[in-house]
Amino acid sequence: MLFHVRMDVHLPPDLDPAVRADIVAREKAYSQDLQRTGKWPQIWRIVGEYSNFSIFDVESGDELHEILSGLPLFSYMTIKVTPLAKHPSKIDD
Ligand SMILES: O=C(O)CC1=CCC(=O)O1
Repeated sequence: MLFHVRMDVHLPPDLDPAVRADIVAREKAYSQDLQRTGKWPQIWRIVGEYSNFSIFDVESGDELHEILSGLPLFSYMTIKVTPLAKHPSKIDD
């Protein structure tokens, strides 16, 4: 199943810089591990925002929830998930 996910990051401005750097580094490693498995095939920065658009390719909403709730930045983000279905006008590759 494919899901479109928007993540908006809201790190507190007064967060200790070392704590911030550690969370961001762990987020990057977590994301890149999932990219290598093919479960997180797309991630794009939204221009001008501390936000991203991502595509996840997972078995279920339950699996996506497990992945998203494991993000080191999870408690600092708002997340909007949109399940995707095949469009009837899409030509076969
Ligand atoms: O910077 C972001 O958009 C948040 C994020 C998600 C995965 C990652 O590496 O950073």
